Amino acid sequence: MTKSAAAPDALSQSGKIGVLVVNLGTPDALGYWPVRRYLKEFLWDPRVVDTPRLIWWPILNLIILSRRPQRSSKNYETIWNTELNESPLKTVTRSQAEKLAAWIESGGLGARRASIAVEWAMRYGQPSIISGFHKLKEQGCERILVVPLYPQYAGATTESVADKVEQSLAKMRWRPELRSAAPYYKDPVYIDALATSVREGVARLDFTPEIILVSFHGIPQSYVEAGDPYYDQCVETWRLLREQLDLTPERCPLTFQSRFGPKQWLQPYTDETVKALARQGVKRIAVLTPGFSVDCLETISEIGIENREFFEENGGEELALIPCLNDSALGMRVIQSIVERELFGWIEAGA
Ligand SMILES: C=CC1=C(C)c2cc3[nH]c(cc4nc(cc5[nH]c(cc1n2)c(C)c5CCC(=O)O)C(CCC(=O)O)=C4C)c(C)c3C=C
Ligand SMILES: [Fe+2]
Ligand SMILES: [Fe+2]
Repeated sequence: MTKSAAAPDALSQSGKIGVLVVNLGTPDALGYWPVRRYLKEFLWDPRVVDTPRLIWWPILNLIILSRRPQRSSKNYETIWNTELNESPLKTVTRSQAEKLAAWIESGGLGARRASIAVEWAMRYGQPSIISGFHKLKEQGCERILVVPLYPQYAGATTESVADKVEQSLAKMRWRPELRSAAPYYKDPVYIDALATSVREGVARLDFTPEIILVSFHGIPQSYVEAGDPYYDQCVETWRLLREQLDLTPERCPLTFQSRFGPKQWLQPYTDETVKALARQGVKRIAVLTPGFSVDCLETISEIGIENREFFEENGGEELALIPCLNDSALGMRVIQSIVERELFGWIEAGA
């Protein structure tokens, strides 16, 4: 359990606060069945795949879930945290929550003596959102801030967390005062942290990248056409980051990765861009994935291994992955500032 509880104060009379940090989710173990269980829950969510259920059920259960878990499990093997026997997404999300709790406990929220519990959860798999709520309820929380660790809003991520939050509370027949942190795609603290991570990441390399590619997870183009603001928010993050780094779109292109299925996804695609750059004679690139709060399969394996191979096969020499903000001091500053902002009013009221 990750918790932080300071001395009782005026705040505790008006309801202890809980913070629930939420990330996407990841398999509980390697192997066909654990990965299948995870993918089944993930890909059955209509926010993720909106194909009518009658059509999607046989495709998912009879085709995708018969082959993909094996292949994905092999990919997970390459990134697995063998010491803790879990995926890096879990290790780092837990650490983010623990560091947030420690920061609050050591007075990070200023002179205000708040009593705040911190827990973490996954939208798919374990620990579940409902288990996070149970833990917070047991600690006496009556006001809860949910922090989805997605800088850019997407129906498939942010909104899906909101769905699960509602379903979980309905199951518990409980309704604390509830807040959900807003997407932070243009938050100056986030943009600053990204810019610093690029400067530091590039300085650590033993080569100078000709191109700094900014790759976001894609979504189907049709979701954007239906009104999802994800694309615009990615573009805004990219623009603000380039402004800070003084980089042109040519030197710092925007791409979208991880496409899945036959639909058109947001373009340009990362893999095609990486191949094209290599064919045009670009030898050294660095790739940043600012849409991910934590390094995971999609960054370490898809970019760091798969796309690096594409780059080298097409004449490129060096592709370096700039790490996500993760639980670094920069990453924690972003999470802390989100929590501080979103608790406004709740904390002041009792301080
Ligand atoms: C099928 C459609 C998918 C949509 C839409 C989608 C959106 C989306 N996903 C993330 C973040 C992550 N996705 C991750 C893995 C992953 N994503 C999909 C599919 C869609 N994602 C699949 C099938 C997988 C599993 C991996 C595989 O089998 O190849 C992960 C990594 C999880 C991990 O365990 O490391 C993250 C993180 C975002 C931000 C997003 C929309 C904006
Ligand atoms: Fe995904
Ligand atoms: Fe992928």
